[in-house]
Amino acid sequence: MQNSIKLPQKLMLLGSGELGKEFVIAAKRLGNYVIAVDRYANAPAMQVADCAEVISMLNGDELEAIASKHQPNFIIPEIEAIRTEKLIEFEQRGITVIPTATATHYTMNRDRIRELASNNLGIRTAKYAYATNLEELIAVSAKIGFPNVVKPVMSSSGKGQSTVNNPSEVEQAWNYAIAGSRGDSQKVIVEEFIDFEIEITLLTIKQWNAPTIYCAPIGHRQEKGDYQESWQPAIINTKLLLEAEAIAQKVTDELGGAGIFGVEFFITKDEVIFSELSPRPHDTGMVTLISQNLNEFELHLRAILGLPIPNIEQLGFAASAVILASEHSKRISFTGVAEALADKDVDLRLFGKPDSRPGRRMGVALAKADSIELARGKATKAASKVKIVS
Ligand SMILES: Nc1ncnc2c1ncn2[C@@H]1O[C@H](COP(=O)(O)OP(=O)(O)OP(=O)(O)O)[C@@H](O)[C@H]1O
Ligand SMILES: NCC(=O)N[C@@H]1O[C@H](COP(=O)([O-])[O-])[C@@H](O)[C@H]1O
Ligand SMILES: [Mg+2]
Repeated sequence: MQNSIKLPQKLMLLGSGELGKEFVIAAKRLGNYVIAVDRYANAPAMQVADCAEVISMLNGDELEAIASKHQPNFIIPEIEAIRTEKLIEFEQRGITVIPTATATHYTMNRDRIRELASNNLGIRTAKYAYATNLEELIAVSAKIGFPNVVKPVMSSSGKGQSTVNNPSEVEQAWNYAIAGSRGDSQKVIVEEFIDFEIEITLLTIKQWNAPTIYCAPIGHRQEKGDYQESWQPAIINTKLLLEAEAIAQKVTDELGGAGIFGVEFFITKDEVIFSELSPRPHDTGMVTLISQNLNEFELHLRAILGLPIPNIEQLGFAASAVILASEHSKRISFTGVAEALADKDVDLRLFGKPDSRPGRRMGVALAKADSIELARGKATKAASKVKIVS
């Protein structure tokens, strides 16, 4: 990567949800040209990009067609489910894939990144095993013990994930995982249930020509495997934080390239347990839209383009809380926005998703306050004021 890049660059974003939308806003602020791609029309990032393409990103030929048409300098994955073999080909042809084509291949499925961290790098993770049919799952669950957590190897935002308390629940977990699996995979991972004190995302910025840097840790609370609220800074013991940073550096060095990574850890009383990582901005990192001088999307962009990041300033206690849909609808409007914004130091992002389904994330409330508790309370209150109506 050259030291002084010329702008604008042509960026192709594969996945155009809420995270992509904020990334495009950051990219457009510096005048770049962005092609936003997703499986459906009018996705959030498409609404702010220069142009859009609707394709199946798991289909290599469709990826080839849009890459040939637009000739991007950078391909920037925003979701996991992409035909990563094709990205390797693009990289060989001189397009920069972020963070690298191999990294997207490793993180597309939970098993590859888990093997890399646990087997190749010797990093502490939850005990785990895999199964490709119900009989295998019954057998390996007994070895891992109960409670445990069953997840499709290919899914995100908790889709297909369940906690299994005893052997009688294994079959239901298998069916749920297969139904929630993305792509054509029939493989699940079963993990020892970790009774953590707090879980964190450590936003880790890997740069082309400068050392790896970190944001203050982000604490979060999840329900059914999906994020509900996040806050920054998360208060954890300095020794454990340094350990988490060292693990994040080790894994991201192994993956290579440049960009932001959301590295997820479970923190127990005296241990740091690596969970997984996103080679891109993280949903829990949306709190940085209010909590930092440079948010995670601006940091991703700067790292990708090799632009300097002289300082990351944490602006004090801040939180985010999600706004979820409860119904299927194709006509989305929001009420309660004025009420939500009436509080000081509160902001909202309404993503502009064209339709809803139960549990789909449609927006997020952001807040700053004098303590984490107050910031969490404020963000949650603001989120609860916003109602999705058809
Ligand atoms: N082994 C475990 N022990 C305890 N809790 C777990 C375990 N695995 C997952 N969880 C809980 O479920 C959440 C989601 O799990 P995970 O991050 O693996 O799923 P995901 O679908 O990749 O989510 P995302 O895409 O939002 O990061 C975790 O943040 C944690 O709260
Ligand atoms: N945990 C990963 C994550 O938060 N990804 C974000 O959600 C979008 C998909 O949302 P959708 O399922 O509502 O289309 C993705 O495009 C990305 O922005
Ligand atoms: Mg996760």
